[in-house]
Amino acid sequence: MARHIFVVAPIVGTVLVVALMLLLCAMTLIAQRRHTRQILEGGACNLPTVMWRPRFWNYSSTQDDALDGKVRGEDDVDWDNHDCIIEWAIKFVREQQYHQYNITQQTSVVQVHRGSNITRHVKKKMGSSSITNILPRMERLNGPYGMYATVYGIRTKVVHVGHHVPARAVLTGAGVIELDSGEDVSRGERKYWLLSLFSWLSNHLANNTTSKATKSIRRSSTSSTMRLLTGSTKNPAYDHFKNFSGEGVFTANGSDWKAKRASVIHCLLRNANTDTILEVEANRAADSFIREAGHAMEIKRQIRSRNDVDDRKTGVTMNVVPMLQRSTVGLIYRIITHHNVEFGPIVTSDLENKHVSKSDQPSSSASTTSPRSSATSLVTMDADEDGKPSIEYQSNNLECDEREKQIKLLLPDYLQSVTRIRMIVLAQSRSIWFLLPRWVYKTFSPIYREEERTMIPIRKFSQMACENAVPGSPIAQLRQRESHASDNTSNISKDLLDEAITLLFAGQDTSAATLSWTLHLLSLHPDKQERVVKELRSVLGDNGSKTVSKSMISQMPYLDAVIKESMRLYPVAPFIVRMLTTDIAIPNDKTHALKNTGSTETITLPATTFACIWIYALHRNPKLWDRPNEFLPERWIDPQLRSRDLGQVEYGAYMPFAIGPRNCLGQPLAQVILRIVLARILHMYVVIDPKIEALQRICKSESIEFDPSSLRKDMQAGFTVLPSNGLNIQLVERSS
Ligand code: HEM
Repeated sequence: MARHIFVVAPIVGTVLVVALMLLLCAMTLIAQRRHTRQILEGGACNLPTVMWRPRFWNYSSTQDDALDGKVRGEDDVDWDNHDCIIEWAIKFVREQQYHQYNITQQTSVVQVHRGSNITRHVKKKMGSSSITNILPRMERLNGPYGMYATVYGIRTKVVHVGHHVPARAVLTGAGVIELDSGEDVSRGERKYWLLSLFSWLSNHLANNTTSKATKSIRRSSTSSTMRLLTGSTKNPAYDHFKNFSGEGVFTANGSDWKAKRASVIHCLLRNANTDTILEVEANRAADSFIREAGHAMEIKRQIRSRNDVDDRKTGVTMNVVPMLQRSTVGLIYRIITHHNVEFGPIVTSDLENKHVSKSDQPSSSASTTSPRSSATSLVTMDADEDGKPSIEYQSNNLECDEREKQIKLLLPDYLQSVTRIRMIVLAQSRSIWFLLPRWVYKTFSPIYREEERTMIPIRKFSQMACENAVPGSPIAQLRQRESHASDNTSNISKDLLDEAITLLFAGQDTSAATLSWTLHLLSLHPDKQERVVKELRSVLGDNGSKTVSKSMISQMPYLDAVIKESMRLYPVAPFIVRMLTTDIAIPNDKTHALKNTGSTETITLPATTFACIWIYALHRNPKLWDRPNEFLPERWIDPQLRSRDLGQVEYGAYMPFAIGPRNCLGQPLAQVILRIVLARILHMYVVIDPKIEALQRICKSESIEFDPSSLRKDMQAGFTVLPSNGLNIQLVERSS
C-alpha cells in the first residue's frame, strides 16, 4: 500500500500542478482579454474591435509546393497543350468557381464586436493558413479608421490599423499633428530626421497644452531618444525572425539598430559605383531570366522534335517564380559582394548565342560577364564612348574557380531553405509555442528543430558571401565598420553574418515577389502590357540596344505606373508590426481632418500595444482609392483619375516600402531593379496567362462577362506574399 502511495502521489501531484497551471493560464488569458477590451473599446477609445482567438498553426512541408510549380486543382493540366487548357476552362466555368474563386478553406472563428455600440454579434469564418482569406475580411470589417483590436495569446494587446492616419501616427510617431504634406520620408534620411524633430517638438508642445491624451505620451516615454522620436519599435514583435536574421538591421533594436542602419546605408547606397553596378547587375539578372526561358524553349523544342514548327510563336509555359528568385538572388549577391559569379543555368547549346547575345550584355561588360566567363571580381570603373561609366570585371582567366563552384552548388539548397523558412517563421508566430518562454520553444518545439535544420544552408551560403566579398564591396566595407566588425580581424563576426543573411533575403525575396505579381497582372491585362511595350520601344528603339539604363527608365512613366499599381494591389509585405513605446493619440473618426488638430477630440492607443499596420488594407481602402481592386496603372498618370485617389496625396496611404524610420532601406535599389528587369523581360517576351484565352472564349459562349481579376492568384503567406503555388506564365518571344 505504502509502495503504491509513492507511485501514485507524484502522478497525482503532477496532474494537479499541470491543471493548476492551465487554470492560471486560462484565467490570465480571460483577464487580459477583458482588460484589453476595456482599454480599446471603453471610454476613451470606442474603437471597433476584433477579439481573435489564438489560432494554432502547424508547419507542414507540403507548403513548399510553390517551387514545384503545382497549381491547386490544376496539377494535371498541360499548359502547353491547347486542348487540355480548353478542357480545364470548361470545367472551371461549369463548376461555378468562376465568381467565388478566392473563398476557400475556412476553419477557425473570429468574433467581431463593434465597440460600445455593439448592436450585433457577427461570427465569421476565417482561413487559418491563407492570408488571402484574412485580408478581404479585414477590409470588409471597415469601421471608423478601419481599426481592429486583437488579442493574440495571453499577454498582447494588438491594434489592427487599416487607416492611413493612425498608420502614420504609429510609424512616424507623428500623433495627431500634421507634419508632412504627403511627401515620402523614405526618400532621404535628412527628411526623416526633420520629421522626427517636428514630431518630437509637436508632441512636446502638445504635452503642454490641454490634450489629455497626448499628456500621457510624456509620462510613458522611455529614456531612449529614438523611442521618444518614433513612438514605436519593432521589439519584441519581430522576435520570431531572430533565429533567422539574428541581430541584422531588420531585427536589431535601439542604438544597435541605429548604428547598423547607418552603416548599411553608407556601404550599400553611398558607394560611388552603386548606380553603375546596379544598372549592370539588373540587366544581368534579366539576362539570367531570359537565358533560362530560352533554355526551356530549347528543351521543349528538342523533346517534341518539331523542328519545323516555329517555337517562338508558341513559346513555353513556366513557373516564373523560381526563375525570378534565381535571377534576383544572383543580383543581390553580386551587389553586396562584388563577386562576379553567374548563377543561372550554364547553357552549352547554341541557344546561349540565340538568347543572351541577342538581348545584349550590359554596357562594356558584355564580353566578360557571360555565364562562361571566369570567376572574377569587380571592379574597375571606365567610361564608354558616350562618356557613360561602365564596369569591367577583372578576369583571372580560370575557367571556374573553387569558390565560385561552391557558392553555385549551394544555391539550390539556399533557395529551398529560404522558401521553407518563410513558412516556418509564420508557423512559429502562430503556434502554441509563441505563448511559452523562448527556452521552452527551443528545447521542445519540433518547429525549432526544423528551423535549425533549414538554417544550415542559409548560414553556409551567407558565410560564403562574406568570405567572397571583394574589397570595396558593401559587405567588405561593413566588415571594417565598428557596427559589424569582429574582435578577431580574420574572422567573420556574427553581426556581419546576420547582416549578409538579412540583405540577401530582404533584397531577393521582395524583388522576386513583386516582379512575379507584376508579370501576373500584366499577363491578365494584355492591353496594358502592350502599352508598356509600346513605351519601351519608343525609348529603346526597335533595333537599338536592348540594355536598359536608369536614364531610360526615367523616360517610361507607364512602366513606372504599372509597378506602382502592382505594389498597391500586392504589397509583398501585406502587414508590418510595431510595438508602441508611448501612448499615441489619434483624432477620432468624427473629426477626421488632421489639420484641425487644435479642436479635434483624440483617442489614445496605449503604450505597449502591438500595432499591426495592414498595408494591404490601406492600399485597397475604398475611402482612399477609386475602384480599389482594379488593376489601373493609368490612375498614377492620368490627372483626372489621379484626382479621384485620396491615397495618392495622403501621406501614409501608400507604403509598399513602409514609412518612418524603419522603412525599407533598400528602396532606392529596388526601384531600379524592378523597372530594369521588368522592362527587359517585356521587351523580350509576351507574357500570357495560359488560361485567359480559353476562358474568354468559354465565357463568351456561355454569355458570362469575363473578368480577368477572377483569375488572380491567391496569396501565399510567408515573410512576404507570393502567388500561391507558383505562377505559370506562357512566355512567347516578341517579334520585332
Ligand atoms: C520590391 C522590393 C522591396 C520591397 C517591397 C521592400 C519592402 C520592405 C518593407 C515593407 C520593409 C519594412 C518591413 C517591416 O517593418 O516589417 C522593408 C524593410 C527592409 N528592407 Fe526592403 N523591400 C524591398 C527591397 C529591398 C532591397 C533590395 C533591400 C536591400 C538589398 C531591402 C532591405 C531592407 C532592410 C534591410 C529592411 C529593414 C530596415 C530596418 O528595419 O531598418 N529591401 N522592406
